[in-house]
Amino acid sequence: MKAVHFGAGNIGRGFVGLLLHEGGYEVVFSDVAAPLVEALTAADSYLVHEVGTGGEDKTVTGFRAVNSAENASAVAEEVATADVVTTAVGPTILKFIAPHIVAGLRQRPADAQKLQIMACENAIGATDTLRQAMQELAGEDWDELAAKAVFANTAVDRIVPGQPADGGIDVTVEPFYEWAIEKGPFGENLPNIPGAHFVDELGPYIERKLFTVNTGHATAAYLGTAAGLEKIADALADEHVAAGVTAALEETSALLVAKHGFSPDQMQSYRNTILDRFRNPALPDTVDRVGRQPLRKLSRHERLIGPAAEAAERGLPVQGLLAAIEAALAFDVAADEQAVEMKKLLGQLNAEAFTEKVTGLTSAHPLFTAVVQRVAAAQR
Ligand SMILES: NC(=O)c1ccc[n+]([C@@H]2O[C@H](COP(=O)([O-])OP(=O)(O)OC[C@H]3O[C@@H](n4cnc5c(N)ncnc54)[C@H](O)[C@@H]3O)[C@@H](O)[C@H]2O)c1
Ligand SMILES: O=P(O)(O)OC[C@@H](O)[C@@H](O)[C@H](O)[C@H](O)CO
Repeated sequence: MKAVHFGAGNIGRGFVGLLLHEGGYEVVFSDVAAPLVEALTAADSYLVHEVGTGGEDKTVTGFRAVNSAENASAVAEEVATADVVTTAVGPTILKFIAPHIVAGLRQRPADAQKLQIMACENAIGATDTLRQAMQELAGEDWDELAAKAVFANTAVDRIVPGQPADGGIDVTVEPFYEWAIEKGPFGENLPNIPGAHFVDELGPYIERKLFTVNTGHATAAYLGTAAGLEKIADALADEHVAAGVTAALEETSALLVAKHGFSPDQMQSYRNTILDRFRNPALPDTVDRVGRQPLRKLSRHERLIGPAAEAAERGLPVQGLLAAIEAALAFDVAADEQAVEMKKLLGQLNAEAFTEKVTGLTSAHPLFTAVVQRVAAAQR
């Protein structure tokens, strides 16, 4: 069994690659970072080092690596003969992965087992986004290509911090993980990933994950940055930041209870586990990584505006989420291209225009005015 995995970064090596390896797949990593591809090619194994309570070291073997920027034809050949394709590149990069999978499907015999495609990104419907990009690219032969593949959305959860520049290909991760995959598209032929669980309906899982783990994480990062803190664990130790995270998460939990029928007790226990994960002192995670790409994080269906908009539509409280949004608007990190772009837009656009452009909210939406006020405050 062979899996082609696009994106050999933190979560690619520290989670998806590991679980595919444990499921018995040979993993072919595909990445555009030449030194990373070379290091993976030169190695027989790497270590996933789980830090914190219950953590173990796991060894990954049986992998290869291909540079998709330099050798697109080799990537297409690997895809043509793979059982599974996964991605962990970031939601905005999926459009650059689409050509490789389309080229691979074109070479794949029509009677081969269907290629099982799963995007493992922090976004709702990431596999649908990838599929859409593939369809737009394929044009007329799309139906023929689509018949050779199955597409399943997934929700992945494991905190994998940025790794030290001189750290090689080993990865430090937290012990916790969860990988939920929608079951329906596969029929009887589920991928062999013992560490994943297959669910009938992914919607509640991905929203609970994105609107709790990632909303809480982003809130900690933005309030932590405002407090001058660098590490996520230190941000959680700050009384004001911790209170802000609790406030935002109580609001998203109320929404998830109302929308998906989780019980308040279930959500309380889910939140407690997550806060313990954020506090893991052995995990060297930073506010800069967790707050990265603030324009993506402030977009319409993402972890801040997404739940706040739905809560406002239902008349539920949103003050904690608005405080997180206000802190996100002040995320001023020179090395982060989107933070630089956000600062530029805050200087160029009036508060209404900025809100429409960045958050996708329109003036008729019940959250619009409150967000405009936060934007105006950030512009002062
Ligand atoms: N790190 C985490 O804790 C975590 C957890 C769950 C989900 N995720 C999600 O996983 C995705 C990746 O996050 P990450 O933290 O591993 O980031 P990362 O930057 O460590 O890894 C991304 C990798 O993708 C590669 N890449 C970029 N463009 C590419 C292309 N065109 N083709 C192939 N490879 C390409 C980069 O070189 C890099 O190695 C994101 O969507 C993120 O939200 C991350
Ligand atoms: O990867 P992003 O930028 O969408 O979000 C940053 C972190 O919140 C995220 O990577 C978490 O560590 C991860 O989602 C935990 O499962």
